[in-house]
Amino acid sequence: MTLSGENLGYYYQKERWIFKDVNLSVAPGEVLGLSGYSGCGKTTLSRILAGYILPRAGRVTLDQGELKQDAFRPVQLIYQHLEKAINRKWHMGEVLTESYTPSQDILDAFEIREEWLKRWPIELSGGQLQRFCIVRALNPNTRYIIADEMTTMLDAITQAKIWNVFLRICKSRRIGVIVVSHEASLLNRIYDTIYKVGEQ
Ligand SMILES: Nc1ncnc2c1ncn2[C@@H]1O[C@H](COP(=O)(O)OP(=O)(O)OP(=O)(O)O)[C@@H](O)[C@H]1O
Repeated sequence: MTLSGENLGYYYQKERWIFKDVNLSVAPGEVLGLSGYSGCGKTTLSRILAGYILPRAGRVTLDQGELKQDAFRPVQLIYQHLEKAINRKWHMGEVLTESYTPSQDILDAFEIREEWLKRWPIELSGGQLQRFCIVRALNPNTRYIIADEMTTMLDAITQAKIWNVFLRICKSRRIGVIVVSHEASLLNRIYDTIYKVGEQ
């Protein structure tokens, strides 16, 4: 079940292309790093690959078929902006179980404490909230996860801990991962393949 982008192109203002002719693919269990200068279009490309926006040119396929966006998204997007990712009117328990009920093992792996489930989002730190977003994305039906600056707001130790657990679970479930990060040290440590946006 390969996730592919074929000849992808996008512009926000008519005919002022941010990128063109992007061809990439990610296999199950593979980690693809997306790098490139600020503003080259990494976030835009991530949103296209996750099916949130349609490309102006080219297409995204999952196992050679159109990327379907039915009730559940097989390509999940985790990003840095927690305020957009989490409903502030829900308790964390509701946020966590929005699409499935995570096992105790996975909660323990990400060190999510029972007492946090009764709290409102505003009562948790950025790092604690991001753990919920990651677990939520690890739905049993998830095939790919796009992590767009997923741990940028965290300190180095927490960042390393979260990536270790996250990648271990993705590898064991053969979830393909696309990582966007401006931190070369993180990218270099984890990617199997790298795609440089704007340099092909
Ligand atoms: N909603 C929008 N409307 C108009 N232009 C936009 C919009 N979103 C992004 N852009 C522009 O598109 C280009 C690509 O933005 P994008 O956020 O995809 O880049 P990026 O590589 O992820 O950047 P960074 O590394 O700084 O986060 C930038 O020049 C940006 O200013």
